[in-house]
Amino acid sequence: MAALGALRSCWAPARLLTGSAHHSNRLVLCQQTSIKRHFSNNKILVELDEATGVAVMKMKNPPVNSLSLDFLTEFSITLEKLEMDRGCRGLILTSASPKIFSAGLDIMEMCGKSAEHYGEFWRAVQEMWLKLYGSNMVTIAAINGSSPAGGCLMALCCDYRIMADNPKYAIGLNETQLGIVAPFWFKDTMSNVVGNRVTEQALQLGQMFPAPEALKFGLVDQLVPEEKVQSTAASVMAQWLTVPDHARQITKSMMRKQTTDKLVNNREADIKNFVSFITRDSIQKSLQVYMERLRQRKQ
Ligand SMILES: CCCCCCCC/C=C\C/C=C/C(=O)SCCNC(=O)CCNC(=O)[C@H](O)C(C)(C)COP(=O)(O)OP(=O)(O)OC[C@H]1O[C@@H](n2cnc3c(N)ncnc32)[C@H](O)[C@@H]1OP(=O)(O)O
Repeated sequence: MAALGALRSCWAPARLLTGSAHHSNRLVLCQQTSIKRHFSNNKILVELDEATGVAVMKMKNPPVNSLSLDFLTEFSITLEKLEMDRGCRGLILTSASPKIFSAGLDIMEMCGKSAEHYGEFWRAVQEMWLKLYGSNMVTIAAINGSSPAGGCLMALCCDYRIMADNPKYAIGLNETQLGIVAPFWFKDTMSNVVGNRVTEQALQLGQMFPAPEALKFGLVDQLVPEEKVQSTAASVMAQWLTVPDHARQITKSMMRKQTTDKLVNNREADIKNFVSFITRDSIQKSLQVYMERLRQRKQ
């Protein structure tokens, strides 16, 4: 992946040069009709604006955008497609249904299934993280709702986070509240954003930060009124895209490579570790109790 990234980086200046001439032609056209390509499937809606090179990816997996095996597979395929598309330089990740950005990993995928299934599921979680955290595109999370655990991880993978200014929405890695443990690469991703001390405390407590607290601790970069989340993401993206791709990409890779390499070099061991952890009776029991609590809360 790193080698492919470097190759893309080397090509980026040429791509930028031809891209800008190309884009300015398009821009003229765009004043009459905006050129938007759609790559949607039943879980993910993507709209790529060819004039700006920005794709908006909306997660659509009702009721709570949980990250099931099917969803993660679609997500990684879509991201790969955009990554390979020379017309796409930026990605805005958001939810198709406000109030929930993503409820994190689908707990049902981790309950009462076979060891083989857990292995396949965990590989898909790893793949999503490697692709999103390692993306060469500018990535912005437009967090238009709550975002626990795996949902928070997705947001933390992005280069910039804009959250709806609503204290009812919360974000955080709450794994310990479920009786499970955030893996080292979840921990590293958070620590790279907010630092070791905040991460250590937040992870032990399984803390969910309401939006204003999330801003205070640097878990998100900006809070804006709910109706402005998308437009703010678009204008922040436009600023980031003024930086030449190759320089920004090499810098991003330099900052993140050590973290991604740790998983790349230990993928199989990490899967084995997950399977042996999640198949423990005590862990299965904790997850069942947590799901039951969720259902009761609803009643
Ligand atoms: C020694 C080291 C070993 C290392 C081993 C590593 C192990 C690590 C393993 C895993 C890491 C885990 C990461 C995760 O992401 S776990 C998921 C954590 N997510 C949560 O805790 C979120 C729980 N959900 C909520 O808090 C709320 O549902 C909400 C705020 C997202 C939405 O609230 P609301 O709008 O009120 O909706 P409901 O609560 O009514 O939910 C609707 C419906 O959806 C179900 N549901 C919610 N979340 C999930 C989920 N994550 N997975 C599956 N299903 C979910 C909920 O139960 C309701 O279902 P219904 O009753 O059938 O309608």
